[in-house]
Amino acid sequence: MRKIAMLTSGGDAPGMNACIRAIVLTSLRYGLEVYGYKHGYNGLLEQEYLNLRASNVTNIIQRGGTILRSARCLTFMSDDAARLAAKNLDALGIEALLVIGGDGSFRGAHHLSQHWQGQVIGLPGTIDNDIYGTDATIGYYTAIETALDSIDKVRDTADAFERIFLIEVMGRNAGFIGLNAAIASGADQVMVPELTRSCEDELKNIIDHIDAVKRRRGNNSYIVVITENLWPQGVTQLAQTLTEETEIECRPVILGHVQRGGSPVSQDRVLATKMGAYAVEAALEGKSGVMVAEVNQQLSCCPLETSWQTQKALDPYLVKIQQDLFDLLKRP
Ligand SMILES: Nc1ncnc2c1ncn2[C@@H]1O[C@H](COP(=O)(O)OP(=O)(O)OP(=O)(O)O)[C@@H](O)[C@H]1O
Ligand SMILES: O=P(O)(O)OC[C@H]1O[C@](O)(CO)[C@@H](O)[C@@H]1O
Repeated sequence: MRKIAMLTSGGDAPGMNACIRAIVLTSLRYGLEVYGYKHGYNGLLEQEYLNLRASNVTNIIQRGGTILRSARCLTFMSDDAARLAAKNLDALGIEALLVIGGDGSFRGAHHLSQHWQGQVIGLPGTIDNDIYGTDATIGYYTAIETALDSIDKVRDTADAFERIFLIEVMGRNAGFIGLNAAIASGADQVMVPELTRSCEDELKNIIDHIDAVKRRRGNNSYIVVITENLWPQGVTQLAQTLTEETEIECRPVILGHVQRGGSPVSQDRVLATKMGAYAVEAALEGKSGVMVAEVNQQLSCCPLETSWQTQKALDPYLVKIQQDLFDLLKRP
């Protein structure tokens, strides 16, 4: 192998730059030429790439975002687009493409592999952590820290006014950030898709819980962490309903894209560095159609399809203790 390339796709995640750096430095160590396509799959279609050298990745390990930029490229879904990408990759002489992104980006890599003879390898990079087969994804730990920092701050004003706060975190349709940020912040309630069967039941549960907690400790702040896309009418409407039902002022806070930014925490930098180096070595061994994963601190490769065919479960013990803690809060 002489030439290897990479791209970052889907939502950016803190640690993507650390991963790019590891891929570049490992590739150079093995004597490979290394390229970075820009703007996700758009770069493959438009031949927008950089020949990366060590100087391109100096001083980026601590930076959020991605120096290659990211994008959602809807046109890449078509066979024509994948054929064009294959033609462009061949024209540049690329033998392996490393895709850093979420499960959607891996579907894109799989789609490309139906039309391209080169090797494709995925590296899980998304704050949502919704990728089956790996304990954590690059960016996830930083997103929890960022959410936690905000929730702690909201708690101060919530305490001062004895208000209910509904804090919406990201996760698309997965509750990893929600549950972990709720546990770490000592939130009073958490609403995540995996544990919510019916919104009506959930609303009743929260109101009962707020009443029980109020009887036990009097007026106090009450923090609910909720995953985005969960409440059909949105958190602003839910906050209004809670204000009416409990007669306690409830305010919504949507943390939003702030969770995607910031300097990666050490766990994300280390994970990204390990995965980046491992992906290059996997490519040199001829692997293709796989995702790099880390389970119990052991790196390995699993089929790309694994990442989207099975739903990743929340840690059941974390779910249990969160529920036990809620029940304890209600007791006299
Ligand atoms: N079925 C598919 N076929 C071809 N390309 C796809 C497919 N699904 C997704 N992609 C490509 O991958 C890109 C990123 O996918 P998506 O928007 O789902 O984000 P993601 O990689 O899952 O990351 P995140 O969930 O963190 O935002 C899409 O914009 C598209 O370019
Ligand atoms: O930047 P966009 O396209 O609004 O994406 C938001 C989505 O991306 C994610 O942050 C993942 O990166 C999801 O949690 C969220 O739903």
